[in-house]
Amino acid sequence: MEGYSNDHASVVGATAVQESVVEAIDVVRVYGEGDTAVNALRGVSVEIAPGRLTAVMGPSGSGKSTLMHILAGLDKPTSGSVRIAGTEITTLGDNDLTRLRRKHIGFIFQFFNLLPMLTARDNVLLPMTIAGEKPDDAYFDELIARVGLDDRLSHRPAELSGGQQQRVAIARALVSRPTVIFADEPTGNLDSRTSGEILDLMRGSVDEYGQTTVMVTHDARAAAMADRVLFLADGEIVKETGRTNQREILQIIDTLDLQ
Ligand SMILES: Nc1ncnc2c1ncn2[C@@H]1O[C@H](COP(=O)(O)OP(=O)(O)OP(=O)(O)O)[C@@H](O)[C@H]1O
Repeated sequence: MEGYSNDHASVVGATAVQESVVEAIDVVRVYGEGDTAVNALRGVSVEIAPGRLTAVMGPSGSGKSTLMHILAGLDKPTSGSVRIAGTEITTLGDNDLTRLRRKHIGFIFQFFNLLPMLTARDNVLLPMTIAGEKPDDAYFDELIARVGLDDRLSHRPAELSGGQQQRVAIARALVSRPTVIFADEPTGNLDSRTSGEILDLMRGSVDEYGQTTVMVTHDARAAAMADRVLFLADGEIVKETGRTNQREILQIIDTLDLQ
């Protein structure tokens, strides 16, 4: 991805400083009101640096999906600030937010979320079709080869395995070269071997394209492939580590009682 790092670097004196591509400051999200109010996020601050794979872990109900939806501009915080590629999104109107998401954000979901009536090719191209753009042919071909879909492009999702459907979803997320991809339990619906292949693909897109990726996961094996792991509990980040192994991740989960 040529020029990628330059897009996100500012030069201070002679030193290039990598800016975060997504930044949340003191984000609070309360669902509902009064006695039934749920404090899903209680003041989360986090910066996502470019070109890295960040995993978000935590028990069910700890706020992982809420945080991801807010960082991706799919939901607004009750208070706090969120910037995507330098733009404060909490004050944007719906149209501007949609445009910003289209330009900067890619998504990968647990249940793939492909359109059943479209072929694999058309599903991959959908973000570009919606934006009225065409991908570079060479990049499209390379991407399809990379995700191993060369001989499946004319198939519809129902004719593909779960792993193949997730490959389509990965290519769809990568095709527009978004600033950041958010993946919500990308291996949650796949068997162990297929999960490994999908994780390798995601890791590869970070290493080879510099694709900034944030992944919510319950899977310590997935988190062990990340450059950084954030642990959420009860709406707060309670711990973070750099790249580490599965054993240490499981130990943190055990020690902090994050099952
Ligand atoms: N739309 C909503 N209305 C009310 N409460 C909600 C809503 N969405 C989430 N919550 C609550 O907010 C808290 C955080 O939910 P969230 O879905 O972010 O957790 P999570 O860590 O992603 O959980 P899981 O791993 O089970 O997906 C939970 O207590 C949940 O019940």
